[in-house]
Amino acid sequence: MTTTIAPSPVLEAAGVTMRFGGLTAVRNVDLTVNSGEIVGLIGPNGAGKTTFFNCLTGLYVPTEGKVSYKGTVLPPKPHLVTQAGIARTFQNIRLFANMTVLENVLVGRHTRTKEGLWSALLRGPGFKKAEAKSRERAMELLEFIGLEHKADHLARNLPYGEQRKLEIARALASEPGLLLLDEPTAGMNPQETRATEELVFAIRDMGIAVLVIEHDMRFIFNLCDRVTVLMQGEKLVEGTSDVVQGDERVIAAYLGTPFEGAPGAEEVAEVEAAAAAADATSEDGAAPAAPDSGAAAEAAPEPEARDEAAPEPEAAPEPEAAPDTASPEADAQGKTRTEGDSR
Ligand SMILES: Nc1ncnc2c1ncn2[C@@H]1O[C@H](COP(=O)(O)OP(=O)(O)OP(=O)(O)O)[C@@H](O)[C@H]1O
Repeated sequence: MTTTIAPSPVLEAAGVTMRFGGLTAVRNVDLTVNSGEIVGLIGPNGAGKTTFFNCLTGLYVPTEGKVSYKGTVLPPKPHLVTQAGIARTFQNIRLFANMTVLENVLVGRHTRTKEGLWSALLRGPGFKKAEAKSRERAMELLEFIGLEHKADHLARNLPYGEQRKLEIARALASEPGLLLLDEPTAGMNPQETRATEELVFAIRDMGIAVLVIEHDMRFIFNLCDRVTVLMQGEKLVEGTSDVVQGDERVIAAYLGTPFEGAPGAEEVAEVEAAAAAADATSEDGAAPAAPDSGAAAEAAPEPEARDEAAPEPEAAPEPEAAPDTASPEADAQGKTRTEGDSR
């Protein structure tokens, strides 16, 4: 069920600048997310996306600019930002590995429980009632992400894709009006990525606006109502997926080739042609010709190690399901995959 409320700004970032010494990581960035919207934030490695997220969530105090949530300027303090209604997930999974799945979600509820220390220590009726309500809501969220049957499992024993989902459930437990997702599909196989896409649509349909950073262009352009592109800390372009995909500056500076051209297809075709040639040669009894090593390396990167709890990929990714193999961001997927350990 899509929300019927007329769109209004949920998040307004105005003139956000973040300097680290002499380096300006984010420069004068404006960004608005309206209710009912899914907005994408893309850009090459080091463009300033995560720094910008950190400014929105109070982890960093922006050097300049202000961030408002539903018309109120936010103090740059993470717990106050969460309390106001913004929740986030991180690029690297940050679950409590030795806590159960349910406990991880319950942790996310603490900003919404009013019971104080004494009430908790004495375990009075008020505390027990609040605790029961929290557990009920946490179980609802686990059901929503399809992990209710694993409520008692330790988080560290979940497969990688489920750990990422659990992070989202924990963020939702704070009952946000805006969810910030930092590379939610990093390290996922194509099936997990598609499931995440459905999950984000379902979250939007619950009335929660979403701002998402992702390197997977197919995911972003399928999902987002609007996309903002950062380059070297500055906003390069903003618009609908169609507008951004077709923007010459984005194509030149970031995508390299038009998205419709299925980035990576050329390299895949080259490898397939080389393999066919090698087959034909070996059928003739000659030694197989070595495929062009550059193209082969690009089209079929060595899979990097996943986190221990991660399952083996069910199937090799289909070439068309991995659109950014030819993009400069392919490395980022591999990089975050190895960073998937629960901490
Ligand atoms: N705490 C920090 N101190 C100093 N420099 C930083 C800090 N955090 C980020 N930077 C620098 O700011 C720039 C932007 O980094 P940021 O991580 O925000 O980029 P990004 O777009 O999120 O990149 P990626 O896609 O690789 O995650 C980079 O040059 C980075 O080295």
